[in-house]
Amino acid sequence: MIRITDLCKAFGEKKVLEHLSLNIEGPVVLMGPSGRGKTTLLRILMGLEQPDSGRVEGLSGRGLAAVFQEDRLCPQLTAAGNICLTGRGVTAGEAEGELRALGFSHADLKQSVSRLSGGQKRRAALLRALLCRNTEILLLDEPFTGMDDALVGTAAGTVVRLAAGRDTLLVTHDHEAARLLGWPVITL
Ligand SMILES: Nc1ncnc2c1ncn2[C@@H]1O[C@H](COP(=O)(O)OP(=O)(O)OP(=O)(O)O)[C@@H](O)[C@H]1O
Repeated sequence: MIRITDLCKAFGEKKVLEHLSLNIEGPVVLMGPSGRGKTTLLRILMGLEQPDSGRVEGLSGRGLAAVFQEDRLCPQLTAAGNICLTGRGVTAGEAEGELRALGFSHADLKQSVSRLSGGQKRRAALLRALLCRNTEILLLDEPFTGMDDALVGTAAGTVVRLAAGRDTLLVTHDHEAARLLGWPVITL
């Protein structure tokens, strides 16, 4: 379980998180209006941002994989190359199978990531996190960006299957995606 207690974060005068307390056990969807601090919360959990006060417990020693706000892929590698770089024990065949299921053609699989579309890069970043199996925590910031409705449906199924057993916090604005995931929803 990740235990968040009395977390506060401001940027200058702007209070973004005010005394937020939250337990995350298993998978959870995080929703809320733009600017409410969803990405800021994830960045604090990722260690990319320091809170002003409050506590986060349950992260250390458990291994964490993430879809960041940005894709953060190695542009010169293929999508499968990116996935295998971080996913211990993941074979190129397995990575390519999951990519194909999310709409990658044979030609897409051979391209370096720099030549892929925004939505394809997002799918590669999502699978890279999901296939990091030696992690107990998944933090997924808007992982369905750039996908059409049909792809979101397929990707949601992939997320449910591959995130099983991990404490997972998934940020989305997409109500249909949240419905398809079927996970508890927390609204900030
Ligand atoms: N490094 C920063 N410096 C200054 N302000 C910041 C910084 N990071 C975030 N903010 C501000 O904090 C607020 C919350 O931003 P955040 O990205 O966490 O919101 P969000 O809920 O994820 O929004 P969205 O749904 O639009 O992605 C915004 O007003 C944003 O401008």
